[in-house]
Amino acid sequence: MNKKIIVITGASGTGKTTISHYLKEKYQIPNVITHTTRIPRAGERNGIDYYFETDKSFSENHYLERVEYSGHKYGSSEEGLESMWKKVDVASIVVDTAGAIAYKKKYGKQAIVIFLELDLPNLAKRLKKRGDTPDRIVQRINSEEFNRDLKIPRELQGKSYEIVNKDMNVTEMSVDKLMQALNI
Ligand SMILES: Nc1nc2c(ncn2[C@@H]2O[C@H](COP(=O)(O)OP(=O)(O)O)[C@@H](O)[C@H]2O)c(=O)[nH]1
Ligand SMILES: Nc1ncnc2c1ncn2[C@@H]1O[C@H](COP(=O)(O)OP(=O)(O)O)[C@@H](O)[C@H]1O
Repeated sequence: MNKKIIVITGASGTGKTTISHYLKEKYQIPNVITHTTRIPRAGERNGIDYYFETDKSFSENHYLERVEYSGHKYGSSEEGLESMWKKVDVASIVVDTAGAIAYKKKYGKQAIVIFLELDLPNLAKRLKKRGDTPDRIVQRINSEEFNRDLKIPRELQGKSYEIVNKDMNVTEMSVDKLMQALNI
């Protein structure tokens, strides 16, 4: 089986979306769009950044895995990935660490997990700079899920590529090295 899914995970603000865009631009690796009940941020578009759902429409889909993160629901469908794999050999997906564990369990070696990390003061600065409202930042930073995802979970230790995303150039070089090693 030559199909692969690059699973990008880490706490909010660590740069998961940024890396998924980098993979798209430099390697033409498309991102599997997931579903959420949270409100779109400025500039986010339905069907591009997420499928934005109501509680009712969210509950009508079938999910490979689904989670609650900082008070909102998120889920990814098996169909989303399977239909992508019909078109390309390598796709990416951005999920929390619970999702990353689920993908690693289901797809084994086909799932390449990138765990991004950064210290809390810098994360808070990035969320602010991104334009997240102060009350949303506080809610996020106080959530159990955010704090859990600051450190790599035991289930992913030794099974992930860990990148400290401080300097973007250094991060891009680490991603390039990984793509080379994977022959992508
Ligand atoms: N398990 C899982 N996590 C998801 C899914 N979609 C998004 N997430 C994660 O949910 C968390 C919150 O996402 P979001 O509200 O966009 O905030 P952000 O991480 O700050 O960009 C992030 O860790 C996302 O990676 C999904 O389908 N499944
Ligand atoms: N290496 C970096 N240096 C500085 N800013 C970064 C870096 N990586 C990402 N950012 C910025 O930090 C913010 C959070 O990144 P984002 O990709 O949205 O994170 P996530 O998807 O993990 O929540 C964005 O405004 C992004 O442009």
